[in-house]
Parts: sequence; C-alpha cells; structure tokens
Amino acid sequence: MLTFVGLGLYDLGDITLKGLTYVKSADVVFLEAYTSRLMGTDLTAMEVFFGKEIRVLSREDVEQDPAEILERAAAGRVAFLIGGDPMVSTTHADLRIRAAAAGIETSIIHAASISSAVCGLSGLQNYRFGKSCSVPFPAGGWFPTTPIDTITVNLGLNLHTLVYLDIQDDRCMRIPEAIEIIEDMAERRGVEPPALYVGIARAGSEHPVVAAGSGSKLKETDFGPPLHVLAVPADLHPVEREYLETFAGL
Ligand SMILES: C[S@@+](CC[C@H](N)C(=O)[O-])C[C@H]1O[C@@H](n2cnc3c(N)ncnc32)[C@H](O)[C@@H]1O
Repeated sequence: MLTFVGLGLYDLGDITLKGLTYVKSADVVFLEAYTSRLMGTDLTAMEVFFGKEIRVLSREDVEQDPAEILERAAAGRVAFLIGGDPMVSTTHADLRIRAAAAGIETSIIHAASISSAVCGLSGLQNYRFGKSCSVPFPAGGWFPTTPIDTITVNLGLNLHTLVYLDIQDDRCMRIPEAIEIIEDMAERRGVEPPALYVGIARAGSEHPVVAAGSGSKLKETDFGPPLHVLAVPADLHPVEREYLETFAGL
C-alpha cells in the first residue's frame, strides 16, 4: 500500500488527522523535501512527533529510481510524505501510475496547499488564475524565460499567475530576488515587467507576511524567512482590490 500524505503548509500542526493516523500505522515512512518544505519544523521533530524513523528521498530516488519505494509498498504500508497537497505542483502522479502498474494499492491523504492558501491570503479569486510557473535560480549560462512568457500570456487573458520560487538543498528563493529575475527576463524578452505583485511569506504560520505593490516596493519589503511565493494579478475585481488594500497594504 502506497499512501501519499500531504503535510500541509508550515509545521507539524498542519497534517490532517487522517494523515497522522496513517503515518503512525505505517511500516515505512519516506519524506520528499525537494518540491516543498515545512519551515516550522525539522526532521528530528518530525520523527519524534510521528514516532517513526523517516527516510528522506532525493528527486532521483523518486523520479528515476523508485524501485525501493515500490518494493516496500508491495510488502507493507508505506507513507510517502509531501509538503502541501501531494499532487499539487509535484510530479508524483508518475509514481502513483508506476505503483498501479505494479499492482500496488495507492491512496492520497490531502492537506492544505499553497495554491489555495494564496487565494485566502491575497483575496485573488481562485477561478481567475491561469497557468502557474516556477522561477529557478539562474545557473551558469542557463537563464530560462518561460516564467515571463507564462505571466504575459495570462495577463493577455486577464488571468492571475501563481509564481513558485525555487527550493534547493542549501537555499530557498526569496521574493526580492524572484522579482529581480522576472524583471531581467522581461527585459530579455522585450516585454513590460509586471506592474503589480503580491508577495506571500510563510503561509500557514501564525504570522504570514502578505504585501502587494510594485516590483520596486516589494524588493524593499522585509518578508522574513522562506518559504516565499508570488502572485501576479490581472485586472483587479473591486473586491480583490479592497481585500488587498485591507490585508496587503495596496
Ligand atoms: C512546487 S510548489 C509545491 C506545492 C505543494 N505541493 C502544495 O500543495 O503546497 C512549492 C513552492 O510553493 C511555495 N510555497 C509552498 N509552501 C509555502 C508556504 N507555506 N508559504 C509560502 N510559499 C510556499 C514556494 O514558492 C515553494 O517553492
């Protein structure tokens, strides 16, 4: 049995009761911390909380060589832990398909996702979002411009864009850096950079920071520690504008 268990957004209080019950009954517990991360806890605290040893998996373990996960799931109850909701902006659909092809029973225990938390914290209406995108750290000569293309297409359709920020082993991208990169991409593509952003830090924590404004304003805003995410709004509905004025300093 392979169960994908969402951990929610910030700390150990965010897993659902269903998720907690399953993890406590699991024979093996795996954690992937490369698509998202709970910044309000750490591995040791998680092991104590669940009363289980947790094996941390790399992207290669999951996407290229999942044989061990599948073998353990064929023999017993495996909990596969993922930040947020397990199938939102991850590639774990592939692992679930592989498990099904191997005759292994699978299930998903959902949890809060950044994709819905952004709507609550910003007031941007969820049905007005277009395709989302991710801003990666530039590496060597590699400087993709896909995010600005996605934002530009969405703005042309009057749709909001959710912009995920890169997570690496030793660093998580912050809002000011992401805006700098998006503006650089816009210049390379010869398009106008977004006039308005909403930046959100530590959704799910007691004190998330939410700020709306121009690129130059948000680059000067102190959002505190990661995780950070951005939204690029399309034309604001009057209620969206009022919400941002009330809760995000627009
Ligand atoms: C690739 S998405 C994975 C989404 C996850 N499966 C979910 O449902 O929430 C991860 C990105 O979302 C953003 N993110 C996730 N959790 C966050 C949080 N609590 N606060 C702010 N941004 C967050 C960060 O930009 C992070 O790099």
